[in-house]
Amino acid sequence: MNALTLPDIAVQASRQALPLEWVGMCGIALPVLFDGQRLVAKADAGVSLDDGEARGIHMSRLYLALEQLEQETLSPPVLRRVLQRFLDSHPGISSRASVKIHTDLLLKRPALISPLAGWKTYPVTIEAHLKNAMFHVELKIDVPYSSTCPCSAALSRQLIQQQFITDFANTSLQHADVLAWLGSTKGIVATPHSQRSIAQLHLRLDDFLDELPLIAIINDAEAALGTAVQTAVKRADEQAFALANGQNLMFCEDAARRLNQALKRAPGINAFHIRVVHAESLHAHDAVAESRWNWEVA
Ligand SMILES: Nc1nc2c(ncn2[C@@H]2O[C@H](COP(=O)(O)OP(=O)(O)OP(=O)(O)O)[C@@H](O)[C@H]2O)c(=O)[nH]1
Repeated sequence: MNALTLPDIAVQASRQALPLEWVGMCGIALPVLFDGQRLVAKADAGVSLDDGEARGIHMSRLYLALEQLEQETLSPPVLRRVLQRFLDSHPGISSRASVKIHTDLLLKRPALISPLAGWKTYPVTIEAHLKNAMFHVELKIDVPYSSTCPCSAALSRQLIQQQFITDFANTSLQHADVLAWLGSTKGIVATPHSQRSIAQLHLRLDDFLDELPLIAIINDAEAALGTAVQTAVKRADEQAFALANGQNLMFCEDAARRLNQALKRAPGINAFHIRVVHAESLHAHDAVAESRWNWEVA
């Protein structure tokens, strides 16, 4: 039997000489390691095709370079090594490399009062770029929280005052009567509307970080908002959550400003673009605010 050489189309000259900004693969299944856990991820990996004469890149070389992410905890130095391997395996035809990893970070969160805890997922994208010797990492993190409308709270308080006037007109106030009234449904004749909301954080990290500060950023964002959605909940936790909402009444503008201040203080962040989305229960549409810091608008 004749030994046949396998045809290699990628090394042929392109009929139409044209460099390409990005060529690669999207949606590669990849188990990654982070925070001692194995996470199910999808990766997009690619390089620029600077040599317009070259027919194609070598996809298998990028694919195989990703194997490193199976074995080592996700970190900027590991991502940099992977990208360097992308470029080293495409000598003379590629000068830029990128990888995006989409996963759900799974964190165990304690209840507000009871000794319970439960799991919460945070959708995360880790994106790394290498161009010449310039390397940077960006993170996208979705943080869910609760927001209670401050305007609705004020309007509700007014209705409660009106109810109080109606119920106690021309009567001498007795402490016990007022206390009983406050504990009845009349004492909360109107309630403000709240909504499940989402903070979409897009952050550019400082160069030369050794670790991905994902958990610290989530903790900072949740502390700034004060109303993180809960996991395991007993009545004591629900009451504490009601108090947290009442003490942190928020328009979407308030949420964006709180996050802006918190993330500017957080170490390791070079620039950010925040978008908060309040899935209004008053409206059938969302209330949205955005804030940027050091962020170049394309
Ligand atoms: N460049 C490119 N390759 C593709 C595409 N779709 C599928 N492939 C296949 O990806 C496979 C891997 O490509 P290479 O990495 O060049 O494979 P190879 O030539 O065996 O590997 P090397 O010897 O390292 O070059 C090939 O069989 C290609 O046909 C595409 O759209 N572009």
